[in-house]
Amino acid sequence: MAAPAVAVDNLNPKVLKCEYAVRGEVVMHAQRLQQQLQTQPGSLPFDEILYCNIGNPQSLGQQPITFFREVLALCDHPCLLEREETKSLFSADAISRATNILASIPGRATGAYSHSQGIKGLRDAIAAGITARDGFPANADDIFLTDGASPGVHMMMQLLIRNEKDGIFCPIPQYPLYSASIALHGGALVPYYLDESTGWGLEVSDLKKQLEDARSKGIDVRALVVINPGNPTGQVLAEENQRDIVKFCKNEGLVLLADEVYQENIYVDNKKFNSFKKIARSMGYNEEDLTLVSFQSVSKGYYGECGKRGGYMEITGFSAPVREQIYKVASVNLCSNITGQILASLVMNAPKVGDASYASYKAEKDGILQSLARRAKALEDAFNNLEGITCNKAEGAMYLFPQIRLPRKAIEAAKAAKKAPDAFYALRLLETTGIVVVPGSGFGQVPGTWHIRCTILPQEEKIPAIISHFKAFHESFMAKYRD
Ligand SMILES: Cc1ncc(COP(=O)(O)O)c(CN[C@@H]2CONC2=O)c1O
Repeated sequence: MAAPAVAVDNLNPKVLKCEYAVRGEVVMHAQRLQQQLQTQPGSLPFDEILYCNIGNPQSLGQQPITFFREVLALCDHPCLLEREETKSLFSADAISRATNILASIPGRATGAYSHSQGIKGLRDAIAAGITARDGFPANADDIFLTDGASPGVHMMMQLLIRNEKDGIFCPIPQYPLYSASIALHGGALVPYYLDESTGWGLEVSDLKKQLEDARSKGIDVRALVVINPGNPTGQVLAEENQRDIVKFCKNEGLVLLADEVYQENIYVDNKKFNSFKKIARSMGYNEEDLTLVSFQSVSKGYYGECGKRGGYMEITGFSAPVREQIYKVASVNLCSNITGQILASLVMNAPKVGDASYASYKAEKDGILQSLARRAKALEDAFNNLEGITCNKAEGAMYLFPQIRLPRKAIEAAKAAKKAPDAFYALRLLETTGIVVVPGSGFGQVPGTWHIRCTILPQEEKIPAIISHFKAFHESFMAKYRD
């Protein structure tokens, strides 16, 4: 038989270079074990796989927000609005919101392609939501609705990266969408290290050093990525840190790519979310001072609607000809899905005091966020009580990123198994307990340190069992490899 026309060695090398650990080797091994549990029950030392690798709340039992789903259902089947019984099944404000949304869609047709930036009426609602959040005006024409934040990130990498000499400043540890997208677009990742000893803060002096180092190697650094609240690190940046970053990007002529998908996930009282748009404007920096792209998603927060694929990027500070190029790239994909667009407008314009659904909406939202905060604290305390593990507080987002000081013998065993030490640890954890975490090497870390990323998402009643199984595994692992 002739050699297959397509083989790994004749694929685009940028694809081969790309990695995405959130669904990498540990998760693929977990899926094989899950298969084994189905075909051979009782053949493993646990009876279920606990996926703590991915920020996918509804896959672990979190319930969607009633008001949001009522509006989506009515928008997807508009004839319901003509039925008398609908008034007894849906809240009055969901009925009026769906009616208004449909009126903003040409022909009330949610099955039609929309404008390539998204339905204007929905972008108006999102701009109003951003304005109300920040206290500074937002413009519907600056908003591009996307199928989740991911496609928006890819679009900006596609726009900015011309060749391997174009660099993108990324935090280390980072969410590997960024390293994967930079690899896919053939650019250079320029790292800036978050400081674990100061709760994952960043020093602008380090940014400056890294920038000069990159430039000395002929790298043209185009943009700086900041993830706030952080994934996998969970920190919420202090306002002063944010001001330093804005000033740095302005002075160095860098596009600021602000990933703010966890803006509703804040668990500590001494921090609050400030968008980079608000920080920049409050410093008196406007469109001519700073080029800023802000990303939002319906996948996180208290709504966790990952599968609906909704989100947006707000682009400011680009010239008109550049905006035309961004629009052109967006138009190649025609438009993002309408359900995600509607959901993005609901997330940015949720029920307000006085609305018929406000009380039930608020109760659902607070219930979810307070439970996430409790789970974060329980897991953080558990990790910090284990030998050789330290774990910074999850101030926000959905993850804990504990550092594990592995004994030399464990590192040698990992080497013999041709695995990174933290991947070796994560695989042994999986095979012993069924718990799936992502090795820190998938996010980047200071060389010589080892971490795992664990979500705070398993339902609250499962957390004590996860903690006890993790503890038992860790103690046996450390006993086995203790120097
Ligand atoms: C910081 C950050 N940005 C963007 C995204 C992309 O989200 P959407 O495309 O769904 O809007 C994620 C998803 N979080 C991944 C997915 O689950 N676990 C993670 O670490 C993320 O954590």
